[in-house]
Amino acid sequence: IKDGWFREISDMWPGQAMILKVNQVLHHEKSKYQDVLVFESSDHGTVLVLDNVIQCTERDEFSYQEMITHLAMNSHPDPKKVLVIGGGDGGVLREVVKHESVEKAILCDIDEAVIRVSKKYLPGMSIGYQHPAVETFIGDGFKFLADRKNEFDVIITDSSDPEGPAETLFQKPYFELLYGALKDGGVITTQAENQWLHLPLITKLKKDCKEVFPVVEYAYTTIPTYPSGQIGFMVCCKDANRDVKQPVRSWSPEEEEKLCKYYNKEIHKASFVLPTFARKALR
Ligand SMILES: NCCCCCc1nc2ccccc2[nH]1
Repeated sequence: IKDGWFREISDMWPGQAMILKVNQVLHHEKSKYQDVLVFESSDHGTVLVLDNVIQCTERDEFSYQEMITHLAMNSHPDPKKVLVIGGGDGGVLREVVKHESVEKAILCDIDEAVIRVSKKYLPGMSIGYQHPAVETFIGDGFKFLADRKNEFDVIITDSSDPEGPAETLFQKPYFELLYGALKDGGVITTQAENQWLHLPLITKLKKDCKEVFPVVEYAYTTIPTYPSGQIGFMVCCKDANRDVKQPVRSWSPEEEEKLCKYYNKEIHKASFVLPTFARKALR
């Protein structure tokens, strides 16, 4: 932070950087895995930064948390047991428990520091931990999945970026573990980066997923404080006949507006509609 501004400079988005005005640094530590920074911004609420990369801001986190969660949950007919890998802020858990079908929601994040600081500084997201159906594990999601077979209806991988602790969560062996941990008809979503910045990575990601899952589709959402203002998701299903682009379940319009600020059944479908340059690359 220099002259009261935070600059998100990274070789993952060369030559560009989001810059946010800082009112006050609330916390800064070196955890076992990464540099953890929390600051109060002038106009985006509290901001969580890991290794100098913005993970979430209070102003727009709902876009990412709702889409990565409900694209999966509403692509499953009756999700009872859900697993979240990463997502230490608790925001995805907050979204998962909005579905009455959920009997158990487990979260596994590698870094206890992210959970600890989220509980202290991000109450709007860490509220997800308070639900009775929620259970938390600290550890490597890769290892957590290795001995879980045929157990989950939905698995959401809310990871940071490929450079850092989440590196293994972007490779084929991980998708094979996900496949094995899912029950029949299971659905996954993963954080799948940005079509303007990472199209080669997304192309490789979709190719690897298609070697494991019969149904693989890329969707994206708009989110002002992520690089280039968007982030995508890979949405996969074990059931070859499931069209994840059409919600299999949906709330009434009234319930949608009560429960979500971004996700709705129309945007579920629209999020899979890609510009030609991305559609061609991801064919
Ligand atoms: N450069 C885009 C980063 C996307 C990060 C998504 C995300 N948001 C998070 C919040 C807390 C912990 C892990 C997280 N992963």
